[in-house]
Amino acid sequence: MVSILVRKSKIAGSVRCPSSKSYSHRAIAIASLAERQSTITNALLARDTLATLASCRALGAEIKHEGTTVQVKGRHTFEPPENVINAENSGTTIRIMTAMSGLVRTGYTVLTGDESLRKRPMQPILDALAQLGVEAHSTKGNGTPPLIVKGGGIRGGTTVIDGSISSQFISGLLIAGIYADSEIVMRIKGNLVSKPYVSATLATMKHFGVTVDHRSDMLEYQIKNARYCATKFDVPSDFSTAALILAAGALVGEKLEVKGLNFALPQGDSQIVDILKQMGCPIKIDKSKGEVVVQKAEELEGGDFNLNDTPDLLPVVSILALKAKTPVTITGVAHARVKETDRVANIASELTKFGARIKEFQDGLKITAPKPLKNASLKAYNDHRLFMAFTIASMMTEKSVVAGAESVDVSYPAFIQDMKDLGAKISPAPDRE
Ligand SMILES: O=C(O)C1=C[C@@H](OP(=O)(O)O)[C@@H](O)[C@H](O)C1
Ligand SMILES: C=C(OP(=O)(O)O)C(=O)O
Repeated sequence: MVSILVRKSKIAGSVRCPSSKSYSHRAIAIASLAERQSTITNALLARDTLATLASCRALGAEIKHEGTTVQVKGRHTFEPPENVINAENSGTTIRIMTAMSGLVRTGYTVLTGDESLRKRPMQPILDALAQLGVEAHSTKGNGTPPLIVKGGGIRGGTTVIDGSISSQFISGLLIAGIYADSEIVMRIKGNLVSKPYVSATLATMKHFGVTVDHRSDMLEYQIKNARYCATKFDVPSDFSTAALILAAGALVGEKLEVKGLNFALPQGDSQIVDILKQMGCPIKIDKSKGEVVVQKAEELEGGDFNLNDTPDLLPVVSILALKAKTPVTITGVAHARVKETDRVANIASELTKFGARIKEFQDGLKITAPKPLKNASLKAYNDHRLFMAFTIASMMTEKSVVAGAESVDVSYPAFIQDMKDLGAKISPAPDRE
C-alpha cells in the first residue's frame, strides 16, 4: 500500500479535467454492439474503463486504441469468451457486461472482479435477467460476483427491478436490451438512485441511434428491438473528477481554473457548481468555454444536501464540510455503502481523525468541522474517491499521511501529479517505523 505525506498547501493555476469514466464505459460498450466501425475520441483509459474495453474485446468486439482514440467494430451477438470476464474494480463494467453476456450465442460466461468488486451486490440484475429468460447466478449463491450467465439470447417480456441499490443494473439492461428476442418493459421497484447516470445511458444510446421510450419519472421503460448505428463519439469531461478538483480550489485554492468542462451531456455531478455556490465559495462559470474558476473562502456555509442522485459527491461534500462554519448534513446515500467500500462508514471514521464531529446514520452523515484540523494518518481502503478526497482535505493540515495512492489508477491516474503541478506539497510518506 503506497502512502503519501501531504503538507499544508496552497494551490493555484489551471488544470484540464480528465475525460468521463461513465461516458467512456458507455461509448465502448454501445459501440461494441454496433456493427461497422465507431470512433471514440478523448476516452478515459484508466483501470476501470480498460476493464470495459478488455471485457468487450473478450465478447468479440474488435477494439484497438491509439492514445485516447478508440476504434471499435461491434456485433449484435457474441461467441462464448475464451476466458472469464474480469471487471477489476469496476461496478459499472460488471453490471453492463452481465446484461451483455445474455447476448452470448451459446455456452456460459463467467464474470468476476477484484476483492472489492466480489463483495458488491448483483442480485437485482440476476433476478431481472431471470424474468427476461436469462439464467444468471452468483457462483457463491449470495448475489455477489463471480457470476455465471447462460448464453442463448434474452427472451424479453416484462421485468421489475429494484432501483434502490444501483442505477447501473438499469443502464446495463437498457444497453443490451434492444437486442432481446422481443420488446422489454422494465419497471423500477421503489426509488431509483443515481438517476442522472440513467440519463447518461439514454443520451449515449441516442447518440448511437437508439431512443428508448420511458416515463418522465424514469420508473418505466419500453425497450423496443432496435439496432445501434456505428458513429463517432467524443467523450466529455468527468464532473465527478472535476468536483474533487473544484473542492481543492474551494479549500486551499488561491485561484484555480478547471478547463475542458462540457455541460452539454447529462452528468449529475455537475451539481457541484450549485453546491459550491450554496456554500459561499467564490466561483465563476463560463459554460460556453467549459471553464470554472474557484478560490478558497475563509469559511464555507453549512447546509443540508440530499445526494441520492449524485452519490460520488459524498466524499467531496464531506471534505467541504471540514471548512463549514455550521454543520453539513448529507442524506440519501445509503447506496454509497456498497461502492468500492462502505463510503459512509469510512468517511465517518477517517474524518473523525481530523477532529471533526461526525454523526453517522443509515443513509448519510452529519459533519461538524473542527477548528483547526488535526494532523492525521488516514486510510482510503483502496477506494480511489476516498483517497483523492482525503488527500485534498490533508492539504489543510500541517502534515498528514494518506494510504492507498495506487487506487487512483481506477479513474484519475494523474491525480497526484496534477495536484503537485498546482502547488500541493505531496511526497512519499516515510516508511512506517
Ligand atoms: O453508471 C455509472 O457510470 C455510475 C453510476 C453510479 O453508481 P450507482 O448507480 O451504483 O449509484 C456512480 O456511483 C458510479 O461512479 C458510476
Ligand atoms: C463507484 C464508482 O464506480 P463503479 O460503481 O463503476 O465502481 C466510482 O467511480 O466512484
